[in-house]
Amino acid sequence: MPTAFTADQIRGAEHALMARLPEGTLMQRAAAGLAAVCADLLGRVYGRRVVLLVGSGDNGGDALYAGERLARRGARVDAVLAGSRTHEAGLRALLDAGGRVAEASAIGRADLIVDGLVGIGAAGALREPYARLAQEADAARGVVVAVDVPSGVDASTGRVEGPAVRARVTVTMGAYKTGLLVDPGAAFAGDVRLIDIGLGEHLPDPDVAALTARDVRDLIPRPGEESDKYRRGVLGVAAGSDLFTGAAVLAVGGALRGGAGMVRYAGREAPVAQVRARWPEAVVTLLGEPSIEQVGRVQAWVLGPGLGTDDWAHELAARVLATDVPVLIDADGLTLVAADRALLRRAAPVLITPHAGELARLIRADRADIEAARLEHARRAAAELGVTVLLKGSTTVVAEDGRPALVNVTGTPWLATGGTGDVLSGLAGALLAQGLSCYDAASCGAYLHGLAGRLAADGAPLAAADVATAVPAAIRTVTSAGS
Ligand SMILES: NC(=O)C1=CN([C@@H]2O[C@H](COP(=O)(O)OP(=O)(O)OC[C@H]3O[C@@H](n4cnc5c(N)ncnc54)[C@H](O)[C@@H]3O)[C@@H](O)[C@H]2O)[C@@H](O)CC1
Ligand SMILES: [K+]
Repeated sequence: MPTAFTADQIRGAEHALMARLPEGTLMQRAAAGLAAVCADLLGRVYGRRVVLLVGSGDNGGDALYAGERLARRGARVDAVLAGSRTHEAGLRALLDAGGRVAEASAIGRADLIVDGLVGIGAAGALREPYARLAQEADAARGVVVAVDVPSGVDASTGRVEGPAVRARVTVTMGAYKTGLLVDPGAAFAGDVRLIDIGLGEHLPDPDVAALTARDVRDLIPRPGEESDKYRRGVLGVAAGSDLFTGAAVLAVGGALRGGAGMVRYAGREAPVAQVRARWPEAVVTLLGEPSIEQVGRVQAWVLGPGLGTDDWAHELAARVLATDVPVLIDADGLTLVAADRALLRRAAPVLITPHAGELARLIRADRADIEAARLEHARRAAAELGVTVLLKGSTTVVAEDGRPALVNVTGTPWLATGGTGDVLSGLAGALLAQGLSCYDAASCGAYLHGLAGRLAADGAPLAAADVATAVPAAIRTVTSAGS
């Protein structure tokens, strides 16, 4: 499982390792890896123009020593010194190899720009002249390679507070930093290459992790010889309303494709008619009163997609949440619990699947703040509400108190279209009904949903129903992943 660490965790591991090695060893390992990636991107090194953006710390040192290596191979290397100080030995090495100190105007002529402004030692938004240099690198034609993290991206969180370097490739040292996996930072990092500098055994438990196909393969339930439809897990779906019938159809579709042994759908007249017409497989109950007594036994519920937020919906939500089985709450269900948090007081597990706007209402935070710091807010919500949180968006994050946060890397921007969230709620709900914990159902659900989205889109727009249809192909892809 790919793992990532905060700046403090990396620093601690580096200190432990450095104590056992001659001074400068780690920086040379970092520079060698960085120079190799740069050479690779340049194709031919001799005669190419490389500009180093050099800050006052060791991030600049990495850039200078990599520049030295490229200069020795015949590149024309110019260093733009941005800080009040410069890594002295690194600068001397560059100058000895034929590199030069240059003005910022060199950036426009570069084939390759190395961002060594700041790394894990950065605090807050980039100060001048760093901010201006980041913008100039952005506007230039040369390929931008970030050292360790793109400057302007907070290594520990992915937060971006002002101008930041937009890298084609980020060469990161020793281990992934959390900010490289979580948006908005992840979007600035481009393709991330990891250079092994020997930190391995010194690293603590990770700050975040990302599931792989093999992790998902090992987690998803598979029917055995003894299975029947009841034992495979029965999911109840309380979704849809006279205004929003499609949400019910899509949530049931996600649930059926997600492997539930049976799906029991309960709702009002209009969505009931649609679900019956589209999914003869579902067992449908037409609700007059908002009650689930006649629905039958289920192992988990999905509550909320398209449900509405009127008194009827509130009463139905209260009935579902009064059961003793896990409940996944999405969409209108989240609006209902945001207005009446007492609904969340229950002993059985709760998984919520908000996007940033829904989470903002739930934890009384600002939507823009959540977008800028997805991980912190997902963690905060999990701790404050005592639930598992699957925060949807450009990077989907799963947070639960006491467990490492998980980020999902399978998504595609094509999934940003109406109804895909309803499919996800059905899919993750089906995994809950099959006995996965909220944490595993959320992370496997996000992984499979993202992969199904990719398979369905294949480089072109998709409709939410296509995502549900592609879920079995996504499951086949992960179950055939090698060991
Ligand atoms: N410590 C080690 O053993 C290793 C460190 N390495 C490199 O060293 C980096 C960390 O070096 P440092 O700890 O010196 O820190 P950085 O080089 O990341 O940055 C520290 C410097 O940036 C300035 N700064 C901080 N925030 C700023 C802002 N918002 N705007 C402008 N300037 C700002 C500080 O005043 C300080 O001078 C890593 O990211 C990595 O690139 C690698 O060489 C691998 C080995
Ligand atoms: K950097």
